[in-house]
Amino acid sequence: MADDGMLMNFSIGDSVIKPEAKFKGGTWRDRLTAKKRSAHRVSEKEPRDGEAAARNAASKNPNQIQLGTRPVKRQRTEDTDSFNRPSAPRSGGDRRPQQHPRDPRQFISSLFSSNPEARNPEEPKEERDAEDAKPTNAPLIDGLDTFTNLGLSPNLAAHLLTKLELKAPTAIQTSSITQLLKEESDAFIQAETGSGKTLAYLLPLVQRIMDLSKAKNEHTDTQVHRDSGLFAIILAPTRELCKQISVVLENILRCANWIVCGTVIGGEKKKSEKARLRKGLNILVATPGRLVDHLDNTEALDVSNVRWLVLDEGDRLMDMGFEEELQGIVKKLDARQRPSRVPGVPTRRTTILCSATLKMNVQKLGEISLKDAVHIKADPSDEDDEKSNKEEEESFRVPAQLKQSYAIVPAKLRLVSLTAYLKRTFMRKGSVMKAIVFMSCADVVDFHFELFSRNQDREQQRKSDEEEKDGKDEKDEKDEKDEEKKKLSAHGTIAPGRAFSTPTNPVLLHRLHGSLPQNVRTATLGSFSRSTEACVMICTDVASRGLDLPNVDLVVEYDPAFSSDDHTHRIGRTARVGRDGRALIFLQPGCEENYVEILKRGYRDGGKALTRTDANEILKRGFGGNDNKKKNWEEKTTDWQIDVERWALDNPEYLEMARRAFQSHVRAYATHTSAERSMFDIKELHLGHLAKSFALRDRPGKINVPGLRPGQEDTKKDFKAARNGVAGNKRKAEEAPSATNVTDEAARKMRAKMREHMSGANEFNLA
Ligand SMILES: Nc1ncnc2c1ncn2[C@@H]1O[C@H](COP(=O)(O)OP(=O)(O)OP(=O)(O)O)[C@@H](O)[C@H]1O
Repeated sequence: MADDGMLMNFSIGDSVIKPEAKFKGGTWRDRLTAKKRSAHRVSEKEPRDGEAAARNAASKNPNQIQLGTRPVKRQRTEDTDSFNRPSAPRSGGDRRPQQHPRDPRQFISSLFSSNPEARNPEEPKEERDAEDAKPTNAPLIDGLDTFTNLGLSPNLAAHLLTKLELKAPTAIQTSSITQLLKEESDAFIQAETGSGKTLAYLLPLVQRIMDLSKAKNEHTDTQVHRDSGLFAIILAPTRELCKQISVVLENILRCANWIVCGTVIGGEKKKSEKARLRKGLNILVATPGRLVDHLDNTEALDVSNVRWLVLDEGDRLMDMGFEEELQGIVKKLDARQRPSRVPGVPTRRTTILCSATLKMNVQKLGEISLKDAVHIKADPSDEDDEKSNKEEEESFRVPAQLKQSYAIVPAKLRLVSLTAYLKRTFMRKGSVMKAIVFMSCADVVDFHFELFSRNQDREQQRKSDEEEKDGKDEKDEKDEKDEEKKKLSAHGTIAPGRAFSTPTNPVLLHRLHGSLPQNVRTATLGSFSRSTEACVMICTDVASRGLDLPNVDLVVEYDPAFSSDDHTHRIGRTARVGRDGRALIFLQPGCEENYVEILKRGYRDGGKALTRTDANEILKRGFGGNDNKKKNWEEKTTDWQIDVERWALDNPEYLEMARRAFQSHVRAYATHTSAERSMFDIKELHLGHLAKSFALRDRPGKINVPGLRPGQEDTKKDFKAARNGVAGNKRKAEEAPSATNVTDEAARKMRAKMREHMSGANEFNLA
């Protein structure tokens, strides 16, 4: 895996490739002079840079016919950089990285050479009009159903209309409200992302508890009050989701303020949660871990009256390893249930399981928690569809109006392509307001956040460098920068997205991942939600499920999700409740292309609405343009790439971040679910090319990827091979088995660690 063929893809020193001319005869002085002259002539004729050489070669050989000799490539170092830019600014004394740029271990490879071709040809497209796809998760405004004629009280329906501006139910709400008001059987609610599942279970639940209040007694206006007992528990996998559900619930209960709801989700002192439980609640929103804790240790938590149990985001609850907790909760609720003193309270408990996907783990959760459950779907006709039953169990649906595309992008071009895509996206003000970019793990998010928010204004940098030389204290400058950051975000999670901002359309960058403290995550999400400016959030899967972030127009999966379920949830952050939305996923040529089949499964029509693009297309659009006619898009792209590589080299802090991000990314790559690992085969991953997309010039072997690092002997061989320009092909075959074992072991450990991480004490700290 790791280094295979890498040397073929990197520019290699002249001395390696060009046979040295032999000068015979004369004195040694004559021979030396002749040799020098000859060398001088060659260097004059030759373009100063491998990129330019490659371009020249390409223009002379437009059909790319294989020539007998290898193209002239040179190992480029800082000093031979063809673009002749002034040396990058160095603030604060010698801030060069430990590894000197002239270190032979560093290579500058050409962006546009040796990239693998896409394996699967583009399928011919039928003429279709994606724009006409009717939203499948929108409120049914044209339909006959209103909240009132579904059985909700006029009071509640009026509240929804006037205070919450909800005019009509969505399809899943129509089905579930009807069912859950009428019958007491357990239910499994399955519907697309953004179809309003939260209200689909909250509205009938609140209505049922409101109905208990109809008969007034002599002591109070209403029969139900906070001391009447806990009637419903809603479980969700993360604090963010619990808070979101709780906000929606509080909004509904403003028309029935005698019904009291509360949360126990951790993140505050247990004492305060206990006090809340002691005061009395009628509806409780909780995370499973915290509820188990209170069931075991809080006497005041009386669950004898609980008649509704909701398991929201069922698949995530299982993915996060809550199976045992949920089993325990169900058993305790069964064991502690008693007849209620409140008239009208049902004798049996209704359990409702909610999920956008129906995978094996959700079915298992159903087995644990549901008895004779009714399957509630948005489109009831689906239930009779015998043919698709088997397939559907395995699959998922995406909102029909969501326009999805995939980009086949070779590893080396990933970073530039993402940048170009976002540049293009935010070129015009107002076309896209909010975009979410999903990445594999926290380190990758942090690195890209720094990279995209870095100050690209070289002139400004140069000036500040001069000022520094003039005696400006480095600390002052740092303070200024910090001050600017602080103004935007006290937590360092919000910064200007300079890489894709334009003077007329500044873009605000956010970052979010599970390693950030809870309060920072909440503040960052809040800022992104409220923002009325164009903004991008770079995040891990921590933001993929259930979060209802308003007006997200675009979702980019820069790193494909670790499971197709996650993919569904990620793209479900856009195209919500009938709104338009776009999603783009980056796939590398090779085995990753097979993922397109999974993308297609999300559509009823087999994925006709899917479109395909590639790196060149994206780069032309993002880096093209007419501002400088002398430079074509390839040159501009290369300029940008070299610029970020220099930025990383010049800043040890960022170089370290890039290396860490690279390492973590490779480790994370090995954790794709086993069913999908053939599409994300780490053995096919070209680490040398991948390093380029982290702005690294290091050879991958030197980046110390845990579990992937070659032994000392191998390292030496690599070095020798690199210096002598001998491609490591021979070793490739020998190396493969051991690398595979090491990789598998790394993958196993990583998965174990992630599981532990997810189900451990801090259930929210998803990487
Ligand atoms: N009938 C309705 N009319 C208009 N908006 C609605 C309606 N029902 C729900 N919404 C809004 O739709 C948004 C999405 O709802 P919700 O989060 O419940 O979707 P979901 O199906 O649970 O999505 P996910 O599967 O991603 O969790 C919310 O902002 C909610 O206020």
